Amino acid sequence: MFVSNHINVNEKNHLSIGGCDSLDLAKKFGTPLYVLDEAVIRENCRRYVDSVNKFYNGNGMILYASKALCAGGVLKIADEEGLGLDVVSGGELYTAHKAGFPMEKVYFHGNNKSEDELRMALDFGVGRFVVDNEQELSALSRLAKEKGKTASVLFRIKPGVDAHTHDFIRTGQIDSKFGVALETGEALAIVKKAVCAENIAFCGIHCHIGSQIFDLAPFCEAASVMMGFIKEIKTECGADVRELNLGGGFGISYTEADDPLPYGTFMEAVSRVIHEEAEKHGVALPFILMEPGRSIIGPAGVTLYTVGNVKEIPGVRTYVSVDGGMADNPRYILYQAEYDFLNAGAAGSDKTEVVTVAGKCCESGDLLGEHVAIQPVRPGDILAVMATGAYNYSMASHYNRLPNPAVVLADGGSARVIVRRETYEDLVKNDVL
Ligand SMILES: Cc1ncc(COP(=O)(O)O)c(C=O)c1O
Ligand SMILES: N[C@@H](CCCC[NH3+])C(=O)O
Repeated sequence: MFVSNHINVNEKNHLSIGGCDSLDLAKKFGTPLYVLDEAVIRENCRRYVDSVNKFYNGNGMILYASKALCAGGVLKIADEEGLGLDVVSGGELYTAHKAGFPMEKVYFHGNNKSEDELRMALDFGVGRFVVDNEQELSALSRLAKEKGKTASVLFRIKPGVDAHTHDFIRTGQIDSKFGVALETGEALAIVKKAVCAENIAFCGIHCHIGSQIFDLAPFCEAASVMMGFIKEIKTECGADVRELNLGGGFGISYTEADDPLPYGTFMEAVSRVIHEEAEKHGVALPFILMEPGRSIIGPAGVTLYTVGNVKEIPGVRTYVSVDGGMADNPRYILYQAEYDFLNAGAAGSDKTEVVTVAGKCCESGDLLGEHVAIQPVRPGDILAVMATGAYNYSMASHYNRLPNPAVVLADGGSARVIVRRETYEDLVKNDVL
């Protein structure tokens, strides 16, 4: 299993993150506050890198899916740990550029890259374009020619595998906006076109079946389908597929009810499929890429809030309102995502109350959790939401003009800001009066 934020409680019975007392962090940096445990991020990166060494003899690379949390300070850690990077927009690409991320290790994804984004990526010299469709392939070929460059490409394939996860985050099935389908012949057609396209170097294929997946079977099935397609490409186009990117999607534990696969089992099973299928089809083992986001950064994050009003509605429920909500964590309103809640100042005590944690936005659905267990909480207490490292900061909005919280990195008992808290001035700076 991935290293998670085992709930560390210090001698004061306070939640401790990266050796820092969470109440001290809240006091020093204010709330809402995203706190990341640096050691957990590094440990998760290392587990992935080690298993590429173990199961693929080092013939592969792990890309950090920056959509999970894209900030220069986190990208630097990914780079230091030897990972490459998955970016999906000009903004993520620009962040990587500004953080000094090695561009040859950047994979540029996206189902609707604009020509400006493609030009920027060509200028920066990104390692690979993960091309989504024929229109993009033609545009990329033309733009690369204009710049006298060659674009190295992978194609995003819909392997036709149905992953059991929330509908909004399932991507492997034919009815998906991402990629080209295998069963219609669309995937083979685009590879054929790429092999003779100008200023294009065909390198490989990519798939990503969805996110927060707990079953092993769809990952194995996708790996098998992709290896079969590698054989088909060899037969039909005479082209060798040197790279196979299997995407991300490995599920993590948000609450006790989540039961992720043992990590080693997952890596070993997928690698077994790859090796067996390579032998069966008589094709060379491709360079393997995986692009986890949530399973690297998710468990490393905790969000701290200050409790404001507590509203008890007799016979109905108790609303505990905090100073953030859907603007810093839209995952409950989007996916009814569940989390583990703590009173950070009584973290080791029993959870004797059941409450609904509400945000401060003008929206009834602005909740962080309904009917959740927690220690008794009073106004002024610090409430912690666990495992919020992924898809919280990166999906934050300014609804009701709430400034985005700061992000701090905690390690060895000290903490530093890697994203400053927004100010009201930041919120109005682009207004034109
Ligand atoms: C193409 C692609 N790669 C990687 C990821 C990362 O997925 P996860 O954070 O679930 O590991 C995603 C998100 O679902 C994705 O769309
Ligand atoms: N944003 C989603 C996952 C989407 C992953 C990116 N394709 C989540 O919070 O779970």
